Amino acid sequence: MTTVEAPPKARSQARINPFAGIWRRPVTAAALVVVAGISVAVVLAPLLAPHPPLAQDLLHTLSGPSADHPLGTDVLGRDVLSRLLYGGRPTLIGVGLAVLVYAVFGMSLGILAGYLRGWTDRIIVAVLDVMLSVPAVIITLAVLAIFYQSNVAAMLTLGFFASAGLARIIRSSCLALREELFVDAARVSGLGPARIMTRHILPRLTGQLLVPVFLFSGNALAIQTGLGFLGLATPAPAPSWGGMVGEAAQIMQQNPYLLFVSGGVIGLMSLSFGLVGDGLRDLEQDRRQATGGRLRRPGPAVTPQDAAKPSDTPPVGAVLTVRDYSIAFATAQGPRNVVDSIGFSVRPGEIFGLVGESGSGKTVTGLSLLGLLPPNGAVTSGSAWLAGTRISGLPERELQRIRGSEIALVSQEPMVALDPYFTIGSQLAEVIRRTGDVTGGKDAVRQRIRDLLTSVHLRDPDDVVRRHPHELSGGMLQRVVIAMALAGSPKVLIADEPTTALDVTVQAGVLDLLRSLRDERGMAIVLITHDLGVVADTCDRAIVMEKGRIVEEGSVEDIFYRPRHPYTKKLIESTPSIATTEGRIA
Ligand SMILES: Nc1ncnc2c1ncn2[C@@H]1O[C@H](COP(=O)(O)OP(=O)(O)OP(=O)(O)O)[C@@H](O)[C@H]1O
Repeated sequence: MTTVEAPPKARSQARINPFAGIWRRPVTAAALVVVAGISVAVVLAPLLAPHPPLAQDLLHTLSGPSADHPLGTDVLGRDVLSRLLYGGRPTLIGVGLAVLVYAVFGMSLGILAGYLRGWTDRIIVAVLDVMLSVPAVIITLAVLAIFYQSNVAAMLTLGFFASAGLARIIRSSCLALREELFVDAARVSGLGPARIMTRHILPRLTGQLLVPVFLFSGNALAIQTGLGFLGLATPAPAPSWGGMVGEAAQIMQQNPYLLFVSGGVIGLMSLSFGLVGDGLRDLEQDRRQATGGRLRRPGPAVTPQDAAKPSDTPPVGAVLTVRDYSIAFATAQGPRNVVDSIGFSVRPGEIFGLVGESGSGKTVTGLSLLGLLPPNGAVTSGSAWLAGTRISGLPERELQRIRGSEIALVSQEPMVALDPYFTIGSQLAEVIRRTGDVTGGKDAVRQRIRDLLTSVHLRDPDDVVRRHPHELSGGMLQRVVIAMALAGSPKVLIADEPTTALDVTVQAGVLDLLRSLRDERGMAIVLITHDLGVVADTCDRAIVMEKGRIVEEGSVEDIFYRPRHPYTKKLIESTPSIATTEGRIA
């Protein structure tokens, strides 16, 4: 038995720190220090303020800075520094509330629209359009007319209406993110939309939240202090930054200094919020440029035609049957047929090859069987059957139920199919809970994980479960992905180029593993590959595809020894490795 050992444990780099590298940008770093410093000082006001904020000293009004009053006194002899420290509290609490509502609504609406799409998206986008069409400040003033001088009501309203802008940003990012392979993998493993959105989409988008949050904080601060200035929030004599500007403005001719101090703090804080937001955005852009930014964008969708015919009856004997099956994509040049009326049957316990050159339609055929075509693709005719159930044209909810538990997928890029944020153990546990037949608590799940990792010949499963994906080698990752696919004991495993990304010795081990799993479990495997050597070595029967059509079908012996189609002959001639596998075919 081939077993694979884990490489030495590496430091986890799974989570990207959005502040990483900020010290290389002195202005951003200084602005962050200002925001943090002023916020901490405001929180610690009872400890830092030299005087009570309302204490008057009428013998020392409008005095300049002194040892007793570091920033001087106001028109009633109140200590300016103490009032600034205490006055920051309602101001920053108001900003904090607005930001909280802004982030929660913006994130939720954006993810729901971007991930669920369809009607949910259309309704949310329409609501966002309405929210964006009315100025948030006007609505806030209207709310203050009802809840007079309520800082809380004003800032909650502001946060809610401003969240429409954030929701739009998050929606666009989510539309791209939902096309990533790890999301496909989560869907394949049978996870429902709620789980995928909270566990896989949300953590990735929180990094994008910081920039708009800082930029919005600057705006919220300006609006909050504006309301304070007008006397609409935080009733006097309680100090607030806006209120202090209002008081200072009344004696501006006589004593401009007070306006300079209160306005200066607001200006400094507001400027710092903006600088931090801009700096973090630049850092994010630098990181994207360094990694080449990897986002797939969907195109416009073609309308699927559910072409069920009355004569299309459940097949007998085969575990997977595809009949008269066509797939098309909407492209800028119009609809493009990429799979054209293909048909094949796979028996239980059989390894069935889908062979052809790049672009011949193998992958899209495999993905379509799991309902995972890109948004601009659709099955335009024919049917697919899993045992006695017609799976083409099934609604998403039904597909979710069968993915992972009836039919599973192993893709060629295991690293992308796994979520880098979570350990192997937690990802396996999630799949097991969703698709596995494990009854019992954590111990039963832990045991099932151990069994699955052992069944894919991974040595030391207890170590593997603690690792993040980037800490494992390609061969180990592919075994982990296979273990995940096995969690629901599927009847059919679709393995799309499972060895392409691996080096030759590791490839042989993974193919051995697939054969032994088929023997042990009696599971059917559809092996998608461009490599005839792999087919010769692993498959029982195969079809050869060229430009979306089947040109040859038969047992592996027939295909290699008695090829009929010139394309098959050309493929065999261009695969030198076949010479070395002929012995096995015979
Ligand atoms: N989203 C898409 N929009 C338009 N055309 C697409 C899309 N996805 C795939 N295609 C096209 O469908 C055809 C079949 O692609 P498919 O990925 O199935 O090929 P393949 O035989 O698996 O080859 P490879 O091994 O290179 O992936 C290709 O011509 C490809 O360009």
